[in-house]
Amino acid sequence: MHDETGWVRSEPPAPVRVVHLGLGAFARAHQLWYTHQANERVDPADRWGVAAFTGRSPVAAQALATQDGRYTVLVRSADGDTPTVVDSLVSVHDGTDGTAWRGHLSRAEVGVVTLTVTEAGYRRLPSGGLDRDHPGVARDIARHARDAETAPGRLVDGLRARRAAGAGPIAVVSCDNLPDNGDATRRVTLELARQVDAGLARWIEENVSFVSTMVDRITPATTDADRAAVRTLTGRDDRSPVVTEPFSDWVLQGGFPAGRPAWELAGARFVDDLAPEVHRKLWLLNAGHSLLAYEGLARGRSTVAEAFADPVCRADLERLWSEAAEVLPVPVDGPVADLRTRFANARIEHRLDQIARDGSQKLPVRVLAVAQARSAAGLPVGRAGAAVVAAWIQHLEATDVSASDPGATALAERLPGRGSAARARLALDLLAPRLARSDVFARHVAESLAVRQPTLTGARP
Ligand SMILES: NC(=O)c1ccc[n+]([C@@H]2O[C@H](COP(=O)([O-])OP(=O)(O)OC[C@H]3O[C@@H](n4cnc5c(N)ncnc54)[C@H](O)[C@@H]3O)[C@@H](O)[C@H]2O)c1
Ligand SMILES: O=P(O)(O)OC[C@@H](O)[C@@H](O)[C@H](O)[C@H](O)CO
Repeated sequence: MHDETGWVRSEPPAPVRVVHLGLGAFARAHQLWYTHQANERVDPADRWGVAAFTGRSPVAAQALATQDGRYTVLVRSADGDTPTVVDSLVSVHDGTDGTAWRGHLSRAEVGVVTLTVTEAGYRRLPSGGLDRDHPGVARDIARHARDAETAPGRLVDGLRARRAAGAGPIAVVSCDNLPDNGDATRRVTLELARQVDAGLARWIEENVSFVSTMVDRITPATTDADRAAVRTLTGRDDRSPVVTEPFSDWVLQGGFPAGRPAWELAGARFVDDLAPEVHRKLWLLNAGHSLLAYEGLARGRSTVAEAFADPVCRADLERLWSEAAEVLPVPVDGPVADLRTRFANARIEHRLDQIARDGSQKLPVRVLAVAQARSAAGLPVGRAGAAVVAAWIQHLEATDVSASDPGATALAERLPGRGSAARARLALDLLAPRLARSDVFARHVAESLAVRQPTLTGARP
């Protein structure tokens, strides 16, 4: 067939057996890419196709629909770009299309639901201080879940349809940067289901496996320059390409009662105890990103690579990694060496303002959890982590975060005019009430803030 667009498939798409919610850049660079790679390595009859639903806006689905769900993953190393057209996405839907959502989940051949809905996607937007102590995520999710538009609300809706259709067991796989993400999803889904129908809750307990994951692949938001690069390299106008790094990792814990793609053929690992992997990734990579975001933006940097090349940010980052390493039960030398290479890749333009979003949701699990682990191990809580909290407070004072971090808006309004100690306490009350009661950690945050005070919106001296 003549293909004017460059997007016509050379063979029929795989049958839909995975449903995905949250059609962002990361899903396209990670889960859909793994499924594509796995499909390439199995008999055609064993391929798994994906039906994906957008989280909030239909735009991503509209763009991908014009390309029959196909798009380019551009793997960008320090040396060059390698394009791959991903075929695993076979249908795309507006997330508000409940009929399509329930329809897919009612099919017995659909065996897996994957989620990438951001940290905030699981949580209620707080009007006051909530307990964000790790692992308190599930409690917040539960408050949020009454709204049918939330991820847990959609899950309950889809699972109710599946139960009614007699379509059998299924696995739900959370792929967001939260510790115990499967367990958190299970608890909140069950809590909401119990409010709806006790029989449904029992059915979920018996039939749904909530898989926890560690997901890793640095994937910035796609830019016009990325689209132009794909056009130059492939000759195709791709409305939905994604640029990502060569490094990729996916570790999963949990059962798949209705089967799964052969993700291990693409490098995914299946383990019995995920916690050390998750902590290593959140406490080194993601905590490092948050540090570079708040410190780097204050120092006039725009991207991870720029902040990483800044000697002040870099020294603080190395201190942060040392604090985390002391409480990680897994080797860190190799992963930290990898991170130095990954963060230095200036061809990946990962914007600090993207990473800085929703710090109120991210810092508890990336930074405060380390201080808590250090305290539990009888170690000093650590000044490097406290400095990240101080840099975040400074960010709230220098930026309008009402859209980028709704969970911090109330805090941001209370900060002006207060001294360092009071601002540190207010921030810790929101982020980690247990640590707020640690005089030492609060004092470290206040001392770091005091050093920053003369340059509220600018660079530190
Ligand atoms: N980008 C990365 O490097 C990376 C790496 C590892 C993990 N992740 C995880 O993936 C998530 C998404 O990252 P991304 O780069 O795809 O971001 P993105 O902005 O491209 O996409 C976010 C997706 O989440 C959906 N979403 C947002 N809020 C939601 C809500 N309240 N309910 C339902 N859906 C909602 C959006 O509609 C969109 O589909 C991150 O928050 C993180 O947890 C990202
Ligand atoms: O995607 P977020 O918003 O959870 O966090 C921003 C980055 O820290 C994150 O996306 C990393 O790039 C990613 O976790 C790497 O695997």
